[in-house]
Amino acid sequence: MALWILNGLIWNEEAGRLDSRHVRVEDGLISEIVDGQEQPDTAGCEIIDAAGKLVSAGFIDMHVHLRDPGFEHKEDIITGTKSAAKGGFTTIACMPNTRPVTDTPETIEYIRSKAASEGVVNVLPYAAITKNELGRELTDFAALKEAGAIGFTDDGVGVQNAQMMKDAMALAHSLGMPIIAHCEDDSLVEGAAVSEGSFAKKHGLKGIPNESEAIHVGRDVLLAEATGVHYHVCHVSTEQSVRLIRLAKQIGVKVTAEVCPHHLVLSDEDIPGLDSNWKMNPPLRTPRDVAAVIEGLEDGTIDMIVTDHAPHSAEEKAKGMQLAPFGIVGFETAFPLLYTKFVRTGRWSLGFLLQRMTSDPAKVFGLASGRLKPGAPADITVVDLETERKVDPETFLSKSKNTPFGGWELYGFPVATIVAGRTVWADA
Ligand SMILES: NC(=O)N[C@@H](CC(=O)O)C(=O)O
Ligand SMILES: [Zn+2]
Ligand SMILES: [Zn+2]
Repeated sequence: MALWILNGLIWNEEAGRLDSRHVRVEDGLISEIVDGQEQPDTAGCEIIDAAGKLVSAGFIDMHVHLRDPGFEHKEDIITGTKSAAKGGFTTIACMPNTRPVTDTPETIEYIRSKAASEGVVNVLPYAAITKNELGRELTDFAALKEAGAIGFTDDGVGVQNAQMMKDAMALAHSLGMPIIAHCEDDSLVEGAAVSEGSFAKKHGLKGIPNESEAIHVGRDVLLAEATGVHYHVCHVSTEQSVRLIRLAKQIGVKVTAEVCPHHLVLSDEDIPGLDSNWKMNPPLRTPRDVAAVIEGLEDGTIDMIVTDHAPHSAEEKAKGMQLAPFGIVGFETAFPLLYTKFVRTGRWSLGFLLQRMTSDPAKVFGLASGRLKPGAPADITVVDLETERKVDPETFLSKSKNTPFGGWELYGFPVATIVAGRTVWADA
C-alpha cells in the first residue's frame, strides 16, 4: 500500500526555508514530492498527517554501540534500534567492541541477520581491525568485507602500534574499504577518567591530555597519505585534532571525521560534580576545544555528526567517576540538543544541521539514503520543531539511561520514523 505524508515542511536548500509538501512513498521508495497546495489523490493509501512538522530524510548515525552480542544487559539490537528510531535515526553503523568482538564473518552475519529480522532500522556493522581488538594481529579483512562489514575499526581502544595501523590501512585500501579510528595513545592516558582541565584540577583528578587524541590523528593522517586509504577519525574532541585534519584535507589526504553532540554542547566546566553520567571517551574538553570542534564542523573539516551511543547499566555507572565505564547514550537526545542549541539560537540553518546528519554521512560512506527525493529509500523522519519537552531518561527506549542531559528542556523531538516506507516508531 502506498503512503502519503501530508502537509509536512521540507527544507528547501536553495531558498533557505521550509516549504509545505506532500510526500508519497511506494514499494519502500520515495515516489513523489508535490506542492502543499495540491490535493493529491490519497484513496486507498495509508496517511500520515505531518501538518506543521518537519519532514526530513531519516538521520544517519555512523558511530553507535548496540552491545549485541555479549553485553545485552546494556543494550541489544532490538532495544538499540528502537531507541535509534525514537531519535529519528533510520540507519546506524555499529561498533565491533562486542563479546565476542566482531572480528569474524560469523559475528557480522549474526548482527546482520538479527538486525534484519528483529531490528527496526538499517544496521551497518563495522568489523574489528585486530583480533579481539588487542592490537596484535589483523583480522581477515577480505572475509569480513564479504560477510558485509562496511569498514574496519577497533573503536573503544586506539591501535597503539604504527606498523599495525599502516598494514591495516594498506590492506583496507586494497579492498576499497575505510579505516575508522578511535584515536587514543594509551601511554598518555593511563588511569585518567576526565580531561586535563579545570574540573580535574578542582577535584584533584589525573587528567587526559589533548595530545592523547591528536597524536594518533597526526600519525594516522601521515599513514593515510602513505597508503592512500580512506581514513575516518572517530569522535573528534580537541582543537589540535581539528587543526591536523584541516591541514590533511588541504594537502589532499583522504580523511573524513565525525563529532558527537556532547562535544559540541558541553565542556569540562559544565560537569556538575563526580557524576559518571558525564564520563565518556573522549572526555569533555575545555571551552576552547568546544569552540574549535564547532568551527571544524562549520567549515567542513569535520564531515558529520554521530552520537557514539554508548549504553552502560546503572550498576556499572554507579561505580563512580574513576571506576565507571566511559560512555553515554545518545540517540534520543541528539537532534533536539543540536536543534535547540544551534538552530533555534540562529547560529546554524536547519539545513546545515540536517545535512551533517543525513546527506553528508551518506556521501562519505556511499549510502543510497540521506536525501529526500524521488527514487531514494523511504527512510524518513518527522519532527516536531515547536514543542518544548523535558528530557526524561526513564522514557528512553534504550535499556540504559546514562545521560548528562536528564531534565534539559529541548525542542525538536521526532514524532514519527519511517524505514523503507514502514512506520517503525510514532509518538503515542
Ligand atoms: N565512547 C565511550 O565513552 N565509550 C564507548 C567506546 C568508544 O566509543 O570509544 C563504549 O563502548 O562504551
Ligand atoms: Zn571510541
Ligand atoms: Zn564509540
